[in-house]
Amino acid sequence: MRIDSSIYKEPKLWEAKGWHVPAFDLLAVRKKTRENPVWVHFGGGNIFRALIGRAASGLLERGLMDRGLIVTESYDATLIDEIYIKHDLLSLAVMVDGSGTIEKSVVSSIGEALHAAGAWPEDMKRLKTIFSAPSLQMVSFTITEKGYTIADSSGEVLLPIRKDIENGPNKAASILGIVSALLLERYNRGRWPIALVSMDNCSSNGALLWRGIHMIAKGWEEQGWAPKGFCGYVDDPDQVAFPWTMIDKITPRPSQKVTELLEADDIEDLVTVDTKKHTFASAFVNSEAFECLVIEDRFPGGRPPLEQAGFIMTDRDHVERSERMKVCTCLNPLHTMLAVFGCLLGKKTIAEAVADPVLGELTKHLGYDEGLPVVTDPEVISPRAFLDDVIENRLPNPFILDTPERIVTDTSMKISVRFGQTIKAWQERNMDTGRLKVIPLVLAGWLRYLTGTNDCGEPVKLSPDPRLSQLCPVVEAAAKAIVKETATTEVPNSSKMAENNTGTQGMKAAGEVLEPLLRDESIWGCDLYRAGLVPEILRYFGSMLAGPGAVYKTLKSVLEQEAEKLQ
Ligand SMILES: NC(=O)c1ccc[n+]([C@@H]2O[C@H](COP(=O)([O-])OP(=O)(O)OC[C@H]3O[C@@H](n4cnc5c(N)ncnc54)[C@H](O)[C@@H]3O)[C@@H](O)[C@H]2O)c1
Ligand SMILES: O=P(O)(O)OC[C@@H](O)[C@@H](O)[C@H](O)[C@H](O)CO
Repeated sequence: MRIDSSIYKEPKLWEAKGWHVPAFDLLAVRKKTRENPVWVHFGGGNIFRALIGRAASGLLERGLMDRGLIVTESYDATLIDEIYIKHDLLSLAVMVDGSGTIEKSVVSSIGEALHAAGAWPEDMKRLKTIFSAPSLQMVSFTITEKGYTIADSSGEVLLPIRKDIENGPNKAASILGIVSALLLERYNRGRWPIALVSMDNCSSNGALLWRGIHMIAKGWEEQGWAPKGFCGYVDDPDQVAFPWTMIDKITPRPSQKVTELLEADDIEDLVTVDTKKHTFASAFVNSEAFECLVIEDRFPGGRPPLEQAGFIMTDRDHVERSERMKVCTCLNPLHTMLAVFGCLLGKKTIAEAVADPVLGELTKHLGYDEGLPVVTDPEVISPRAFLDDVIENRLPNPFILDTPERIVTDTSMKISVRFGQTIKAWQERNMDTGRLKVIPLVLAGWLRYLTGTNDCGEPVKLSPDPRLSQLCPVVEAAAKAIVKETATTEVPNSSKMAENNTGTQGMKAAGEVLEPLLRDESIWGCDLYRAGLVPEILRYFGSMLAGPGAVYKTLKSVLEQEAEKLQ
């Protein structure tokens, strides 16, 4: 059985093997999608098909939508060619819950797949036509945190963005430049309203997307590339809205076990590509069954009936609270902790990491004792019930073969959101940040990870991260200063630390080397010195460098100290 349009010619063959083939007239939907496009998506990675594409297939099947999605890539061309076009725009979605129940369905909502880049002039022309259509209501994005970056740590606007502003819309190359150029086309053709909907794990994701598009629109207007009024269009929420969202569904890279499951169904051509841009993709996606998408209901040009897909449509305040609850406290920080220590301790999956008694307990401390106390109730979701579910069911799900390596990817882009916001919330509420133990432990653990050796002292392959070349030499120099002197595996308790907070010479030298980094708010989301966390971070970092097994020993001793406090 092949993953292509033959599925719709012989759906019974698939249904006999337990596959759900959404029942609608595929060709008619595709024709309508092309004639009167309604929804474009940027970023055709795994979450797009697992959550958005699957939900849209359901809406089409139920007759609640009559047009599908147009997927487009400005970054990773291979996805368009190898994942979408090669498979006639069809994909498979496999979801497994904690009991091992498997749900298999065909994702058939994609009506067109286009390259959004100058090297594909025909596709760009087509995209301009699509953006000129009054019928177009929304453009959504899952392009990772990196996709929204406009400046470096010193606030200097990045070269690709500067070049896009200088060279104008026809030569735009960054995703923000390309979207701005398409929006300019829409403005020139009719100024139709539209919603640009970021669905990435960034705090205030809508504001982040607006910030990038606004900067380029303003630059083009100033340089004469765009008519006066274009920036006003982008800035007018009744014309161009940037709804905020919170998105949740653990969607790992394609797993070997699922490949084998599909092979057992006689499905062919199940290769997983690791593209030049490091996207791991296959014609199938695998994920947990749980999903949640909270969306600010601001769509000036109308929208598909998203609530019918189970999405929560609400106001910005409730989205923001939901997003902070999930991304800053109750899920993603736990993920990053398990990923960092999972890599250091050689855990193959997140489920294996959280099953470790020490990591499991630390996960609970991080969630219940350090995150939950600063959550503002989102009301549309119960934070306590959400966290319970994450800890009891979702992270331990043994069927989700999610790897620490995936989650640790781009940590420098995520850490400010996943930890910085919580540290700031403790400060803003005048809570004693000295009580934070697991957060500084994770930050120190990440530095330890960046030294490039695991807890057995073997080299560890670092996952891609745009700041590795900046960070690794600094961390290495600090580690050298500590290791030169004999590091100790014993983590002194807080009272000992208070007596001796200057530490050893090696620690002092390491502190000096790391100081600019630890003050860099663009990484941590706050100044770790002002937050009072640096002594703790340095102590843990030093302790984790004391030879093989030191990372695990450090984790255990922190846990023991926390347990002692509770007695
Ligand atoms: N996978 C999940 O569990 C999950 C869950 C919730 C939210 N998300 C959000 O979705 C994002 C993507 O996840 P995924 O599973 O699709 O990852 P993926 O690795 O499968 O795909 C990444 C996508 O982002 C695009 N991209 C990467 N860097 C870019 C850049 N600089 N400019 C433009 N596009 C860029 C790629 O082309 C690709 O389409 C995550 O970073 C996260 O913000 C993912
Ligand atoms: O997708 P990222 O790279 O932002 O983060 C990795 C994971 O933590 C993330 O994908 C989670 O699986 C997801 O946020 C769960 O909803």
